[in-house]
Amino acid sequence: MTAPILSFRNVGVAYRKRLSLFAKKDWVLRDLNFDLYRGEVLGVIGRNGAGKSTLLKLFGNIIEPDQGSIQRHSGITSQLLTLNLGFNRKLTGEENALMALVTHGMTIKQAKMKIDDVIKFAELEHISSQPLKTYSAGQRARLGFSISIQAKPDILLLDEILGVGDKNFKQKSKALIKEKVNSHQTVILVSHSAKTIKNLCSKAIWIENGNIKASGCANQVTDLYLKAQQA
Ligand SMILES: Nc1ncnc2c1ncn2[C@@H]1O[C@H](COP(=O)(O)OP(=O)(O)OP(=O)(O)O)[C@@H](O)[C@H]1O
Repeated sequence: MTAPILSFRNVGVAYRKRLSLFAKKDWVLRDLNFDLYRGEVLGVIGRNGAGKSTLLKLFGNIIEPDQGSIQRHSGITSQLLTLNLGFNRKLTGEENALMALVTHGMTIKQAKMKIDDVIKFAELEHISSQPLKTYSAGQRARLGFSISIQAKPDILLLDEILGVGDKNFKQKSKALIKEKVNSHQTVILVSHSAKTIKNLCSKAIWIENGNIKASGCANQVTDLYLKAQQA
């Protein structure tokens, strides 16, 4: 069997309750143990505040664990697909997209070649040369989605990403995510929706009060989760 690309060993995260160095820390994740293999699509399900986004931050290397260790296969990159990129409101949609693509690792030349696709997918051709401050929240989110989806990290991290835009855009973005999921891309998908996890993921973990309540086949884990919600 091939080695995992990522292993969590007794991983925990604690946050301070207040902005004081002396404030007590509370554990929001504790003793997490699991392995992630290349090509797996792992769903993370759990109630509000269970610790799902914190877990994604660990995957994305945005925070370090306060307990235990995370072993990454060397050179493994991960990226959070986000709708709230650090846009500059004074620059146009096109300029923001260009900057973001370069920040994601493309050369200027590569970014310029991609820009039309990004704007077209976001359905913003009519306003791409207007400053971002004139965009609606939905238009900004569509631009963010369209930029993020261009990146090709080893592990793609998705946080409740499938609810952007109108019905047509939602369908289009779902189809694109499905394409990624079916293309040997390793994906970690956080969602409240058991249906989304069932449809897209091979494996799942259910986080409850910072611990793994169940893990394994996505169908079984989501069924257990749904049963517990109904009880
Ligand atoms: N930076 C932070 N400082 C202090 N507490 C935090 C911080 N970020 C999250 N928390 C707390 O940690 C717990 C887990 O939060 P997290 O956002 O990971 O949960 P979640 O499962 O993603 O929630 P949701 O489904 O509502 O998005 C919550 O109680 C939250 O209030």
